Amino acid sequence: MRVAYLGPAGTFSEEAARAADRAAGAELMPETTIADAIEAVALGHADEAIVPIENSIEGSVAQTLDTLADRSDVTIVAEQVLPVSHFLVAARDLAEREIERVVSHPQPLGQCAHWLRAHTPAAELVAASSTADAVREVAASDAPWAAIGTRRAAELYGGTVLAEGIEDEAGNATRFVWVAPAGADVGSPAKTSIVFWGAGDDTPGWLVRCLSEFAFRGVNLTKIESRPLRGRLGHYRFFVDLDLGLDAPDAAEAVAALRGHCEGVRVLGTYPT
Ligand SMILES: O=C(O)C(=O)C[C@]1(C(=O)O)C=C[C@@H](O)C=C1
Repeated sequence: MRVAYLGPAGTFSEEAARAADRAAGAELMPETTIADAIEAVALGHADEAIVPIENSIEGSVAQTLDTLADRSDVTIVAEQVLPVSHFLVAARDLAEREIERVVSHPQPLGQCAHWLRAHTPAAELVAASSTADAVREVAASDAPWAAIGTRRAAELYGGTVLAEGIEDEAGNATRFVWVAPAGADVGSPAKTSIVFWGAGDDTPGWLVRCLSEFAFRGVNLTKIESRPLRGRLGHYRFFVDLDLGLDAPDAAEAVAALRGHCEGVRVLGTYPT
């Protein structure tokens, strides 16, 4: 099996893939962005991708939600939670106050925001395409820069660990999803992720009418999140997770009824937990 992930080697995404039985013996394929990892599956360059979807401190990973919502050629087939602990890494031993720039993926910059304000108040925060990309960049630089990333990235790229466990909350964890081509076999699903939007979304009670299709049938929602619809300011698409597979009649009927209120409903996946 070929598994695409946000690379280069040494990211949390790679750590999640390496920890998964699902990827045992798999060839891991680093990609430049989360969207590229998902697209690799759609194009048949990879069999599956593992991508971060939600963090306990920073919330949803917007690029994952938006890419999944836009594509009907892939589906979520599994989920996985990874405890996430961050390391501050530089090319050489620096005092925290000397650090002029901290580079990382936007998610870890947010997950460590309080720590950074307290320990590196003068540092400029710069976004990178991934944590490992940031560690690779600072490890190769003479400037007084540091990156937030994994211990493995520090080892791979020859960085020096300046601090560890710098996340703002002790139980920091990220939920990843495994993505496969649409129609892939999922076994016994226990959870369903959907996205819906529009028709009548500016009339009073539209969202309540949508959600009541689940409530009336006793279908529990474990998450709701809105993201911009993009083309129209002030209009949104809503991502919800149900704690039932779509093989459960109540869940299937609720989703079918939801279609009556919406311009679009897309099932992002129905999968085991
Ligand atoms: O940059 C990485 O190492 C990633 O795998 C991305 C990512 C994310 O986007 O949330 C994955 C897990 C952590 O929450 C931090 C970063």
